Amino acid sequence: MLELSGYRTEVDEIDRQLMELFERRLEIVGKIAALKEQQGLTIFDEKREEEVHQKNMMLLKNEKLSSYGNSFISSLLEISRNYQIDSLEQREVPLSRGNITIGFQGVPGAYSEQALINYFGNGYKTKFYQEFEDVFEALKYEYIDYGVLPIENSTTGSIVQNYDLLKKYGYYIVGETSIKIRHNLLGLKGASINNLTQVFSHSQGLEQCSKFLKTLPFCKQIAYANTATSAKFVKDSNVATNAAIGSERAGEIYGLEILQENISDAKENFTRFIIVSKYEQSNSICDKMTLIFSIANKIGSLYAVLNQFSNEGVNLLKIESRPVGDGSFSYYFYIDIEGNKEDSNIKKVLGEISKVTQDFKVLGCYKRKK
Ligand SMILES: O=C(O)C(=O)C[C@]1(C(=O)O)C=C[C@@H](O)C=C1
Repeated sequence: MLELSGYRTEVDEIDRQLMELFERRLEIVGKIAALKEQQGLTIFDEKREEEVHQKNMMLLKNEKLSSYGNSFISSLLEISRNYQIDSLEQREVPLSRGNITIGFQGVPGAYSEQALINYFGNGYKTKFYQEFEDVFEALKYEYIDYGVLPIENSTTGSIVQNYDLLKKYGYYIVGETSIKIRHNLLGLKGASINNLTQVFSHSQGLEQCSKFLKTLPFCKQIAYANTATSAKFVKDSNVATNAAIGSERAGEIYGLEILQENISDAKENFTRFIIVSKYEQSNSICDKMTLIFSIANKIGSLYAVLNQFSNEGVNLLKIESRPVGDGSFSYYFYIDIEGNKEDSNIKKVLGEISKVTQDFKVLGCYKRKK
């Protein structure tokens, strides 16, 4: 039996060969990435990855190693994809593709889907995801070109997770839209409001219709993942005493009738959505910018920044602060301003701010939704 040092020498030699092959593999997949960019193809190719898995698993002689072999190939593919993305990262403009794919969080019929249609129109390929972060992951691997995400509600305020995710992934806001949230009471055909015993919706939906729900004191309120899945559930349950609160579109998609329309407490209830891309994208018609930075926790540091806007006559639209998350009670500031990054006063302000802040970045220059 070999000594420890003997085995290690053998492992070292295997690693040497592996690293040589690893480098060669990355070199080649880098070339594939450039080719794919030229041809307008996405980095991720599910079919090819399945093939790679299958071929390599057949090469494995010891069956007991199959789950390890699978993990090895999965990691290798993930590393290769990340390398491919990094090697293309320098470019300023998005991939020019004829057909774009747009992602949102929720299910068909969700308000996010309505926002997507508002902004892009119909006829695009869309993908829906369970979590907000899944949309960012999909952007990362280029399963989608744009993500549509809620950022602010006129009644309940900012959707802070999406501010945090913008920071975490470092992607760009390339547009915005807003939609009027019109909640409706949706039920099965022939259902009667007076006979309802259960009403399903997202907790926000229930909260935003609390006045109306007080008129149904015997109806149990059940919080669900989102408004559209509530509508789907009511349809699938096929129980006439169940109802959902959701959009007219959710009612249409899941075959429910509007039992009572526009039941929100606040009749003026809007949600603003941002269009997120992995790549910066702006032109001369853009008139709004979002900036992010952190500042030293000392007297006058935020004032020093805000003063720049006032000096140059730049209108501030919104400030949001989010914890840096390192236990220090320091904050990232997200600031929306009016203007285009090519305007001379904006250029001046940005130059000055970058000197007095940390982690300064322009998160996007886009057309404001009025
Ligand atoms: O063959 C390709 O299309 C590649 O881009 C290479 C590769 C790989 O690493 O093998 C990487 C990403 C794709 O999802 C599939 C395969």
